[in-house]
Amino acid sequence: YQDWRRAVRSIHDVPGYRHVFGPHSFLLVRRIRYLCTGSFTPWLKKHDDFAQYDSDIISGEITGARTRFPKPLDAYEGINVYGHNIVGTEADEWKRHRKITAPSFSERNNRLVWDETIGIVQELCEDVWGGKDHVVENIVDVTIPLALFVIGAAGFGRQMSWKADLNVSHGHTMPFKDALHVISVELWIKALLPSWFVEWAPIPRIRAFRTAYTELERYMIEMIEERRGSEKKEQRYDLFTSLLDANEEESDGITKLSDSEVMGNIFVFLIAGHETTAHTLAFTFILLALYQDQQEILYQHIKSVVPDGKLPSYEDMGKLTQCYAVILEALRMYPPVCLIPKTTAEDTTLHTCNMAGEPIAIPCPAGTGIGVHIAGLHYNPRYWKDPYAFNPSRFLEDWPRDAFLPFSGGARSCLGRRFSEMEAVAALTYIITRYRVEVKEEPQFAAETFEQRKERLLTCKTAITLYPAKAPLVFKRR
Ligand code: HEM
Repeated sequence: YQDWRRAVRSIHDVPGYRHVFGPHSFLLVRRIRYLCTGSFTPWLKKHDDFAQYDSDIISGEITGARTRFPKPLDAYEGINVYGHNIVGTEADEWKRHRKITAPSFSERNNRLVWDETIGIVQELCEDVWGGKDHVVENIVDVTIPLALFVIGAAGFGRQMSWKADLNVSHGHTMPFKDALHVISVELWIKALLPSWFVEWAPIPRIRAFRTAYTELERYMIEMIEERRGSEKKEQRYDLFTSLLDANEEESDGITKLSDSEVMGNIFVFLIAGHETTAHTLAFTFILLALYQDQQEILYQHIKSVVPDGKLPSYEDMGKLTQCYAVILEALRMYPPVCLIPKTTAEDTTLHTCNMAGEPIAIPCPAGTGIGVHIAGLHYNPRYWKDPYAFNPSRFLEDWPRDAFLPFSGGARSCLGRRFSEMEAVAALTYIITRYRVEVKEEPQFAAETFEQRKERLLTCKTAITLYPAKAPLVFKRR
């Protein structure tokens, strides 16, 4: 209570609304006046709250000072379900995880991501879709397995096929992809409910979570055992290899990872490494289906870089500037992570300004919860002209780096950024060369306007990350 009184006193004249529960109370999704900010509100409001209270956003100051603004670890408890890992730790423990895992995100791994992605989309287009037109009832039904197969192959050396791995693997009761999906959507169950309740509750949703939890654990143990028992000792460039090496020996004075830490990191690589990219690709396809003129620009650009009939190569990546710009614009408009939680390690003052540029000082006592408001930043008209317009070419000019934080920033920025960029550009290049993406025509929506259609397809939901609720698209063979 004393802390609360102190916090209220300290912010007495700072512009903004006052609620008892902040945006991190993620069971309270919608805003209720005086009671809760609502965890989904930062996305729904984007920059509007800042405009209303005439205040700008400070982000670089927070992401750039890791020790002054650490992660609030209690908010990350859920991510440590299988063991401590790089995402759910702080200070020296985090440094150790980062030191061990960072080198595996190498140039060689990027190349592997590219090649594996091309192979996976090629199998999708030619074998699964048979080179013919294909209707997708919900675009995430394609992008989720696609991203999962890429992280499986380039992250864990686990080859998965569109046909085989959609079924239950031998000895399991749930397919790998379903187990991972249930855990990523329902992680709050483990984080918020008491263990005895989760173990016991005869509620179907919790029962499904229990099955998924045990199944995923078994899949991960199998992956470790399979790799350890593998005869082949050739050099590998997937992420898994470095985790297992770090489990076996101490190097450069860094204490080795325990078995549970290996599991913890496998889990976060799987979660962080597939949903985010899958949803980015899904939003990209929806935007291109809506904005056919932009799709045509992209198609012509790809044709000018990749000769007819050739597969796009890793060396083409640097030349595929329009493709990269489309991905960045999708990430600006639909950042998978809309709010990044931080806290203050000591009493401090944040410095920002109003929209006229006049300074505002915000006192923050130690332990204050802070949210780096990515959606607010990405829709701030001070940095982005006409922020609601889908305009990839803004990323072909000089653009404001500090106002673009889909991957966070500073020391705790995303380790997999290049991994996901390689994957997204390779997949988009291959598919757009061969298919034109359109919105599926349905009789019940025949009379809708462009704006209504846009709203229908781009309605979002959020679990760990932001995703499109339901977007039916058609891929038409060129
Ligand atoms: C579009 C794709 C992606 C987006 C938007 C994204 C976004 C982010 C964000 C916002 C953070 C900071 C989270 C926080 O502070 O709590 C983060 C951290 C991280 N991401 Fe990503 N990510 C993406 C893809 C990936 C991929 C493909 C991988 C791995 C294969 C990955 C691995 C990580 C890891 C390991 C961290 C923790 C870094 C640290 O704390 O030192 N991410 N990512």
